[in-house]
Amino acid sequence: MALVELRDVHKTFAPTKKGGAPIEAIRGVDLDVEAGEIHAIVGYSGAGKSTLVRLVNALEQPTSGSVTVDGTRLDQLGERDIRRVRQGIGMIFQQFNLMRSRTVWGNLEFPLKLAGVDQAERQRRISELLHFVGLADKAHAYPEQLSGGQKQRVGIARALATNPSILLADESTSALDPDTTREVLSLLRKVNEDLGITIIVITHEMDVVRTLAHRVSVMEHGRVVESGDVAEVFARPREQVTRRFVATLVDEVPQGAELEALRERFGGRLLVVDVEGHTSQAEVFAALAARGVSVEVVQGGVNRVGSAVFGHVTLSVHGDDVDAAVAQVGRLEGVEVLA
Ligand SMILES: Nc1ncnc2c1ncn2[C@@H]1O[C@H](COP(=O)(O)OP(=O)(O)OP(=O)(O)O)[C@@H](O)[C@H]1O
Repeated sequence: MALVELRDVHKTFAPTKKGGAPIEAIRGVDLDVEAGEIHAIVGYSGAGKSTLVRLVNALEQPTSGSVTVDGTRLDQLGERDIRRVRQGIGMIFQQFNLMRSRTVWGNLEFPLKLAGVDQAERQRRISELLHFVGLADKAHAYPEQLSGGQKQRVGIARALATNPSILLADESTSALDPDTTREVLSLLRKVNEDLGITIIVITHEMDVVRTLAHRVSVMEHGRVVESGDVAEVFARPREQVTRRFVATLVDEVPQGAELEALRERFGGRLLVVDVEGHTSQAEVFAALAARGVSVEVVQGGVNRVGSAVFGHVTLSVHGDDVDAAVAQVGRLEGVEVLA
């Protein structure tokens, strides 16, 4: 059984306006998050990502369906048991949600006091957490004296205070610049690898998915429309919404006006070659070279997820034998003739 398991989950909110329609935020979601993985949930605003995460830590109860975390059905628990389950789930937020009137130490001490941890153990645990997130010298600083990246590291330390087995990260890097984002992502990877904590990360940034996650689920209109290994989903997105997200990393195959513009600018014949396709690129280029045609890369891009490479490049091909060359390589798998 997966660590987090959702089965046919629906969540409908009462209308926000008098006489308005009920809001179906989640419409029949099945989701498995395995122990030890980093699972990204991607979707546009309003897709239902935050509601999904609030169901996982029992801040919301499903209208129907089951939510199981570590073998416990959350939708059947009483208030006291829910509090116990929540202690096993850490959460970090886009706006950090630190207490401004308390020092870093005080922010970390708060959840430990709530959990009834005695003072000596609190001291030990807070020092350990500060070292883990690289903020041992900031124990007595107040949040406003910290940079965004440091605040998020405090947020992560606080989420880890009670030794959770799951960390939920809701747009945890959206308020950060690219360098700080990299720093926070590398800390999250350390949380996963060194502590074995399962991480569910909500994001709309595909670069976060690419560099951090093992698996990804894409949400649209309250449903999970596509789910799988990050490399798989990036290389062969099935749904339109997934293609749009992946296209934020690698240009989409040109079509319509963009294709026309390429034709006008470069002339010749246009081919698109799938970089991770079954045909090796070498075979395509060798065949084109053997026909004596000239080849120019005019659009596209290549990206990497772990050891997998994905993307595509558009080639403009010129020369006397161009039609025969294009006909020959156009038959190869992973090659599409555009013009
Ligand atoms: N407590 C609530 N009461 C009524 N409607 C709600 C409530 N919470 C969420 N919704 C609605 O449910 C839908 C899904 O919202 P949700 O916040 O889960 O989406 P999201 O994908 O996280 O979006 P964002 O990226 O903007 O946070 C939206 O239409 C939202 O307005």
